[in-house]
Amino acid sequence: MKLAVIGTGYVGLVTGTCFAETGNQVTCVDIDERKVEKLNNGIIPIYEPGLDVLFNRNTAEGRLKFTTNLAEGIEGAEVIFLALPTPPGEDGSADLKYILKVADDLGPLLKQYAVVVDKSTVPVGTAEKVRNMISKGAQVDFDVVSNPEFLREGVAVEDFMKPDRVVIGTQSEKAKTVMNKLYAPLVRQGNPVIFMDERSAEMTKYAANAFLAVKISFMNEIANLCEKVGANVDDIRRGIGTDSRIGKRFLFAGIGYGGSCFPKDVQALAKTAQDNAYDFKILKSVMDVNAQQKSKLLPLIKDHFDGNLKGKTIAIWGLAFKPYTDDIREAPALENIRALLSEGAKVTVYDPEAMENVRNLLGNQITYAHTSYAALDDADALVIMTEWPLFRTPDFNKMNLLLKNKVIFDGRNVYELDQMKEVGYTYYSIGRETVMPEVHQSA
Ligand SMILES: NC(=O)c1ccc[n+]([C@@H]2O[C@H](COP(=O)([O-])OP(=O)(O)OC[C@H]3O[C@@H](n4cnc5c(N)ncnc54)[C@H](O)[C@@H]3O)[C@@H](O)[C@H]2O)c1
Ligand SMILES: O=c1ccn([C@@H]2O[C@H](COP(=O)(O)OP(=O)(O)O[C@H]3O[C@H](CO)[C@@H](O)[C@H](O)[C@H]3O)[C@@H](O)[C@H]2O)c(=O)[nH]1
Repeated sequence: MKLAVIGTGYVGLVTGTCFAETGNQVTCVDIDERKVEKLNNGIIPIYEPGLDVLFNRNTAEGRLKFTTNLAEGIEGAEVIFLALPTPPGEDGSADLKYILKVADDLGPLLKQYAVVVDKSTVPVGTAEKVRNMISKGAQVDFDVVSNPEFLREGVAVEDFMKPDRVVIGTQSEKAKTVMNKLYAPLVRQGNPVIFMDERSAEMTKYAANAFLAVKISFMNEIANLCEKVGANVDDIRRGIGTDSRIGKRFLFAGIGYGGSCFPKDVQALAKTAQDNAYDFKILKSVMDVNAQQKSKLLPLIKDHFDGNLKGKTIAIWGLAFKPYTDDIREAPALENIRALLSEGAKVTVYDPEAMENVRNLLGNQITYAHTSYAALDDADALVIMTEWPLFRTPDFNKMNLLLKNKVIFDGRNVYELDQMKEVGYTYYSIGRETVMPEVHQSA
């Protein structure tokens, strides 16, 4: 099939590349000229494991193309995906200006029947708005379908190629046939394509993200209580996760969720509730808990240094909002770095992928180390913000030679408590006892 994907951000690029991989002819359109130029030169602007292999194959074999020209991009396309940003507006609702602008531009450009697909995360009622906008200029028949995307950054290719499910909101039989044909190669593993009306499909996306955010915030609250009663949140996670009704995933306590989706989508769903005079109490709590959780480590760090961080050097491992991505949108690390700086601390950071993005944001306010160990040189403490695998099994002897004090504040529970006792570190983590080195009495 011939497809167009409008927007080459995370979702657009993965959607375009994966559909090219299943044999479709895909043209991706973006207004960002520099991005399109890079893509045309084989440079992928995001870090996503496995994407390069598919991207290189499909561009080389001519199935994946990029342009800044919308008319050229959609020429002959049977399906047009809108993978455009929906950032939070001032009142927390999803800002639809990018989507509606492209819908407005599309109308007069349609030359034959096409299925226009909302792939972006959009509030209930958006498909209707997009339809109305396109109708103003369109001379041909078209359908608008809601097909929310559930991929996770870092495992996006895997999630897209082997989706747990595909949700398609439409009541048009013609559009259903087109979408079924398109997704057939991806869902042959037995995972379903679930058809529903477009409003329910739009709501499904928000319900999924909000539910996962509830799960994380619930575990963060259990962790906070564990600290007070002397229990271990990781044991609780194992203890409840084995119950198939609860499930093992998304139960990891930490310094809060970040990223480009959970914070904005929970906020947008809360706004939808508010606009419809519904008091969605759980969502408000989830946002409160997450805000509180993100700033959980700072008081511990301050207390450890007797309330004064002036002149102290804090090393930070991990900047991305989670491992396997260079994305720093709403990353807890950023908020913590700013708080440490405002306390007068010096900050040295290391992340395997996200350093360049942080440098563009914070410039020379902080120091960027070339390796994880270099970040520790002469630092007073280590803070872990992202659980990159690289940080899991460090050489503690090497660390001892670099760090001024054997103290770690771990926002992601990367180490076992026994291991920390063995290496003699003061170790603060989330929802577990604080490990203090044993004091050996001389005879
Ligand atoms: N990032 C994720 O993991 C993820 C996963 C599922 C769903 N989503 C949703 O998908 C949507 C897109 O997210 P993203 O992270 O890919 O966004 P993004 O901000 O990374 O990328 C959006 C792209 O759209 C381009 N663009 C803006 N206006 C345009 C126009 N008029 N014509 C052509 N291109 C234009 C931008 O230049 C940019 O390259 C959002 O609604 C998001 O909530 C994101
Ligand atoms: O047990 C857990 C799991 C995740 N997180 C945090 O939650 C955030 C989001 O993680 P994840 O969901 O893996 O990343 P995203 O790439 O933002 O993916 C989410 O948001 C996307 C955009 O809507 C959806 O498509 C995905 O299904 C949904 O998982 C990160 O800060 C994680 O550190 C935890 O704190 N504990």
